[in-house]
Amino acid sequence: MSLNGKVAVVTGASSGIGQSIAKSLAASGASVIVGARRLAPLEDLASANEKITACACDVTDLDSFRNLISTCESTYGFPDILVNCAGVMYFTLMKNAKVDEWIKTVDVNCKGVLHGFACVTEKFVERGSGHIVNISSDASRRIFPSLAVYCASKTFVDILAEGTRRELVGTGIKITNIQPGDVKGTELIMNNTDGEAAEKMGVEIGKPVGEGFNRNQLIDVEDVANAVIYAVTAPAHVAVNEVLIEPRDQE
Ligand SMILES: NC(=O)C1=CN([C@@H]2O[C@H](COP(=O)(O)OP(=O)(O)OC[C@H]3O[C@@H](n4cnc5c(N)ncnc54)[C@H](OP(=O)(O)O)[C@@H]3O)[C@@H](O)[C@H]2O)C=CC1
Ligand SMILES: CC(=O)[C@H](N)C(=O)O
Repeated sequence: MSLNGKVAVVTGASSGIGQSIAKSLAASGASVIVGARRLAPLEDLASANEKITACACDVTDLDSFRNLISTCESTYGFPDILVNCAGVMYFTLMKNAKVDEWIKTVDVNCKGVLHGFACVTEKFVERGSGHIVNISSDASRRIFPSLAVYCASKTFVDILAEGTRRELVGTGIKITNIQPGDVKGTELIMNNTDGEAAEKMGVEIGKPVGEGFNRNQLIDVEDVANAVIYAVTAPAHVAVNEVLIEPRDQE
């Protein structure tokens, strides 16, 4: 199914998975607004693709998220699809009390997603259609040491999505949680600071996911983008509520 005529907003599109999702949505025919704090990579993405427009956005700030949605509305129309992809992940040992990193995790991964729900749900209900896609993680389903706060944040997203989905049954709205395992080459762990936690997990700080990472196998950003396309192009009567997508050889 083509997404011609559809409008999408993707947060966290200045790198990694979000960038790939934005490209795939545009390649499938959607007009796409991409948001993140760093404007330069968003503008690079937009200048290489006529169906993509950049807009700076900090998802932890509700007014900034509202501005992202109103920029979308004035450029292409109110979104049909919102992809909440912005996220942070810090390996931290609880005993090392990296409170700033815990708070950032909650702010971006939980509050940021709530802001997304706040900006689109009422309009989606009025209109009788709309699709929210959250990039959660397999960390909501398998709990990793050194990642207690991150796992909790992604569990929050899963429960929020399922609770909202059930509340909205019959309104025409779809909510999908994509739960990726390790995805190669993204910037997710570049800014980690708890060397002890990273060492325990076999992760080298300052490297993209997959480099300096003792995992057997990883999936690609395009694999996650394909899962998003699968969910948003499903027939109207089909809801893809959850997609757990991991490397084949992950235990
Ligand atoms: N890589 C992996 O193995 C996996 C990743 N995920 C999830 O995928 C999502 C994307 O991560 P990934 O692509 O790997 O990592 P990246 O670090 O490459 O991407 C994270 C994105 O989030 C954006 N972001 C961070 N904070 C904010 C903020 N306050 N406001 C707006 N945007 C923000 C960043 O942009 P900027 O800094 O410009 O604001 C960036 O575009 C995350 O939610 C992550 O939890 C899930 C499972 C596995
Ligand atoms: C906990 C993980 O390593 C997971 N792949 C993620 O990055 O979310």
